Amino acid sequence: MDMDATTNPAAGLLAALAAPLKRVPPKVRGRAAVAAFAAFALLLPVIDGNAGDLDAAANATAFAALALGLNIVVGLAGLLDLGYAAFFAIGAYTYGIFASWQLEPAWSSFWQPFAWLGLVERFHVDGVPDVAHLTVSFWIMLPLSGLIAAFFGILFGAPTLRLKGDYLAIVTLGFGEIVPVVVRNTPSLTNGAMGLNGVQAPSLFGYNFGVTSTPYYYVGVALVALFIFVSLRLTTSRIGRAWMAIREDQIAAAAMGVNRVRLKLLAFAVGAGFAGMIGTFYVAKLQTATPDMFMFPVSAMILVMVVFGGMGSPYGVVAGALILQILQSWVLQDVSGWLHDLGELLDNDWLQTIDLTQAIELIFGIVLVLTMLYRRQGLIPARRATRALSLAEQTANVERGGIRRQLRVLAREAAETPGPLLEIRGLVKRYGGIIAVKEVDLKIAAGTIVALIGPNGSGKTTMFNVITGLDPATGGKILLQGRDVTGLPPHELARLGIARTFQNLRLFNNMTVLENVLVGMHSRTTTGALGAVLRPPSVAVEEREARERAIEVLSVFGNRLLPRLDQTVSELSYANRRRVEIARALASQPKILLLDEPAAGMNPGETLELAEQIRSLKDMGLTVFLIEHKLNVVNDLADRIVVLDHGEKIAEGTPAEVHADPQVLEAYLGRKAVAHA
Ligand SMILES: Nc1ncnc2c1ncn2[C@@H]1O[C@H](COP(=O)(O)OP(=O)(O)OP(=O)(O)O)[C@@H](O)[C@H]1O
Repeated sequence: MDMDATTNPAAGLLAALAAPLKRVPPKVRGRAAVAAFAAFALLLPVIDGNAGDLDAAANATAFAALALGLNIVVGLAGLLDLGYAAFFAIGAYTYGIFASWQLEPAWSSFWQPFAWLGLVERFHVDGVPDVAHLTVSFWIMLPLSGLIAAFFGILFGAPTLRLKGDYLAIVTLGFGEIVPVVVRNTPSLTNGAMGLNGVQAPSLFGYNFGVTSTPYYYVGVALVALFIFVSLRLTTSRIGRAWMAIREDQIAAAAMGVNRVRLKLLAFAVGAGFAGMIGTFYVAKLQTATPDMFMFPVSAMILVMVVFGGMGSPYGVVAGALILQILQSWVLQDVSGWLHDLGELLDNDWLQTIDLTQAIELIFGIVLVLTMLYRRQGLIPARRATRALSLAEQTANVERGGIRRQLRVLAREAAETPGPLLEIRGLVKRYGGIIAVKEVDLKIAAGTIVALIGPNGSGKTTMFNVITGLDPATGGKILLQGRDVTGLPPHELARLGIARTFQNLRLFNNMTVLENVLVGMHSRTTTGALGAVLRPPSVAVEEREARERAIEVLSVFGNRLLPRLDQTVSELSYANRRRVEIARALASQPKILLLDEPAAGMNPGETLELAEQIRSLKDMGLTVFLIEHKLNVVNDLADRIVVLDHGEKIAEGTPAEVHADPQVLEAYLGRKAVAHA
């Protein structure tokens, strides 16, 4: 850079101009950029009075708003939806049908109350019976179409809940194709392929929008601003974090208390709701709608806008949509014009026939390929690299007691309940012909550490999966404080107080340490989508308290994680990732914590430190069920050890008893080795 600046005067000037900017904190820079852009957007009709330009700008706002909606589904919740235009169509036809001459039922007294409300007009033509002409206001239909599209979002989303990746994409693609086909084939409602005619223009305080672009442009800008606001509020809330957790790892999200069904449907509903509103806006602007306007290329185009702009980044997708719209509406037209001029000059017929606007899909494809090759995170990535830590931060050591107190209270309650905290009776798990767990009985008393050991493939992880609801049991019962919890879904078990970590680390890698731990609190917090957007004081308090508790949980690991709150988990060392997983599980305030090989991949020093930390959890009264291959850790920590071999419990007792058991030695070392010993 410096070399450039010294050898190239232009680069030097640029660097000099940019230097003061660099001193401004990124947050302030971001806000200034947004304010400048908002001012530009508001003044555009004054700056550029050209009707064609304003019309294109109004269309661009529609696509930016659509991209914001799809961003909720694809960018935040990670649900690849290739049929998004279906909801755009539903919104468009909802308004179109209620505000055009499409439906003209015979007039009867049934319509009179609607006429008083101004939703219907009695229309009289000499010689024929009177008809009812629907004239529902745009301003009523705007939110209503959002709600209707959201309903369809849930309806179409429901069959896809068990699908992900390619399968989800194929099913959504199918829905995207079905909607225009249904529209085309129900002419009584939609006028079929001919399209709706005479959709009424909105009016506000007596001013009819008619066909001038400016009022539509401002409505579009307002909708984009509203959707950005809603997106930002959701992203930084309990709901947005749960969506991102589903995107990152569905299974871990469920084990942390996230109800996958409900949250996926919510994402489909919110995304569809945005599209429904924009459908209404778009059809009001065009005053017509045909099924061709909502075919697959539209869904693909919106998806390209989201990917190009930056999945999960509201400002990014708006930028992506606007740039691609500018490309489509202006740049390609201008370049085609220049090529025609050049063709005339050179007397070249071929150049004169080039129309780049016809090749828009090809150009969008090229944009997508280039984005994937050179800027996968998109123009404005959802998360930028985090700053380096200061020395003070690295050595910070916050000591707080909140979560520890809470865990102690839970532990005391658990200890006071008579009987074992967790009881397993005759547990069986079969995978086809393989019996991974065979008639295992087990009791874990509150406040103890019980270790589950056994050779590889003996069924330890399977037992954890069954206890935490990730895999259904084939037979047997699981009781938590005497209550039968067999067959409950993972999020419900997390709420009841069973938390776990995973053998192969299942963190939400593209989320920060703090966000990971906050997802752990999902079942202990209550904010819903509306609360997240409106953010009343109760939600702000819950969010603040959750953050404070997260910091308290992280303080269990001294200063290992506290200075790294805002680092994405993928940037952490392996040992720190293991710690985050334990912290995330602790954040759910469990009664029993299931740790699946927590010391795997840690060096001896780190293992020792972790063993100390697990012991401190026990000192707080927490019950721990532990799978671990490092036998020194097990001997050191466990009150009791349970040994599995080929899915069967072959021994149980104190560490000394278990180590003296010949069956255990045989399972670990083999029959011959035991005989020689
Ligand atoms: N989803 C599955 N489908 C089919 N078989 C499975 C499945 N999960 C586990 N198994 C089988 O169940 C048996 C027990 O596996 P499990 O992973 O529980 O063992 P483990 O004791 O945890 O082993 P390790 O110490 O290697 O983690 C193995 O034979 C394994 O192949």
